[in-house]
Amino acid sequence: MNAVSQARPPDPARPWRLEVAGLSKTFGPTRALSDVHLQVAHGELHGLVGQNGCGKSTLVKILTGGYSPDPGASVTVDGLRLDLPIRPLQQRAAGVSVVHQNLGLVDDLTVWENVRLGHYRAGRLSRRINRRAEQQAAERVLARLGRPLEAGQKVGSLPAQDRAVVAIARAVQDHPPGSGLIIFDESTRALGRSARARFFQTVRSLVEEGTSVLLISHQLEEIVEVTDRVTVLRDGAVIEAGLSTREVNEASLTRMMLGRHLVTHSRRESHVQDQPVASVRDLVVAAVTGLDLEVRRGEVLGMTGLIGSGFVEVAEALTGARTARAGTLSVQGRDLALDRRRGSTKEFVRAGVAFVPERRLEAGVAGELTVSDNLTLPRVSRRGGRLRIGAAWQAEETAAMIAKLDIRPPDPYAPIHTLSGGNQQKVLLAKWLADAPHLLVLHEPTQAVDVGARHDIIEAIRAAARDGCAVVIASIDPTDLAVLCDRVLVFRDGQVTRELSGDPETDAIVRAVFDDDTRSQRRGQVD
Ligand SMILES: Nc1ncnc2c1ncn2[C@@H]1O[C@H](COP(=O)(O)OP(=O)(O)OP(=O)(O)O)[C@@H](O)[C@H]1O
Repeated sequence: MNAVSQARPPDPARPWRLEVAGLSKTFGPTRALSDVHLQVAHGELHGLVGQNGCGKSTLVKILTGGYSPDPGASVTVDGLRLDLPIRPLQQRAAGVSVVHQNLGLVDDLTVWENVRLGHYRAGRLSRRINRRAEQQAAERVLARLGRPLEAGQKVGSLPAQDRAVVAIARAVQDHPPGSGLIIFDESTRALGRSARARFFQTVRSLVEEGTSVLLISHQLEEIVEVTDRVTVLRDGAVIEAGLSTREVNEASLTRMMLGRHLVTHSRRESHVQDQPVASVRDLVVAAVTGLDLEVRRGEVLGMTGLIGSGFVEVAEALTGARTARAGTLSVQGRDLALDRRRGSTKEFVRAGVAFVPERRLEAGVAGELTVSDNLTLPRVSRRGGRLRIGAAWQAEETAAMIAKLDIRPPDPYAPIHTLSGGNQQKVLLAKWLADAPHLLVLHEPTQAVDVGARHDIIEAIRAAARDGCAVVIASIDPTDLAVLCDRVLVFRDGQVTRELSGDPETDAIVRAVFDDDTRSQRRGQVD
């Protein structure tokens, strides 16, 4: 049933900033959106939440002209009805902009080039771009945001909070202060806590001027904390329209999104056994020099720190995904050199090392293949070769994983590119979780997945540890680390500055990452 809001705009003199009515979208047999209504007020931060595959990205693509909706829809901005499908110029004139996942920045370009990308003005006669004028235009918008960054520096070298400012500057540059609508589509997912707090300070000041924001996020905590109202989608339909955020909490939002209560995680049990499964000696990679570490059977070891501190590179080097300058990994007594050339990751797979990278979609998805083929790929050669496609074991394994991670649609033969981003992530995680490796290394395992899937992934990782797998998790998410890890290594400038053991809690992990005093603390101290 659709909960269609009949509300009037809070200020009767001003129409809704964005009003979507009767919006549906069908892809072949899939009805991705069904009679969606959405109203965002002037100067409002409006959250949009829903399970993976509920239609959020499809809605954004319709609002930005990527898809045409089914007939019968209307989209109005500040009382002006837009033609459908929306054309880019019309979208820009209406003041609608979007910041995509991971901020959509190009690391090799400068701050001003990123801000102005797609907005360059060529001279009328010369057809040349006036670089100085472009740089000044970027500087003006950064100054307006109260964050005058050095416009000539490369975006790749910026800390996370400044990258977020560049993305916001790009989105607001066409809006006179107090106007327009910015859609943030999972934009904050790669930001750590403090960068995220700065990001929302900037967003809030824009909203106070009158700009409107539609915030799409799987982080329900941030939806509850920062938004004014929230709309909930389930299976393509609006379940709750424009609820005041004061009336909700994470648990009630979860129930609305999933249509069920989520059982909270049981207390973590440790399954650490005595035998080391993997040990690393003298690892030299990125800023890390001469690192030794050991992961035991059944142990879940977390690695965290600020971006650039080295923990990600260590996780990648452990799996052969990144070439280290030196180092040896020993897995169940088998030695692997970590300073090899790239491209020989097969040897790591044969030794029982599995890696689930952060950029799973770029790194691991075979778009034209089905869900079942993608999911069972690592085991096909071991279990009988490609000719045995469709074998019973594949059907069984796929069905079990679809049920375990609630992959939607639950169709083993759907080409994987037709699944939503979050559901593709689930398939790629399932592919390695089903492989029972000796050493399983995961980078940001719950990124981009909904609250229900996060729960299932955490349970699946715990089950792997219970079965004796040694697990390494590289993450900037202290909550995930606290829920999962027996031990957490905190990196700073290439050094392990803290080792938290026992039952490391979220706050202790946050303090260890951000507390500058840790510089002086020696490795081996337990919080
Ligand atoms: N190009 C397409 N062809 C076929 N089906 C599609 C296509 N794009 C999306 N779908 C289907 O439409 C539904 C909505 O997908 P959408 O990507 O909008 O979900 P989402 O809410 O953004 O999910 P996520 O949180 O995982 O990104 C899903 O069932 C998906 O499989």
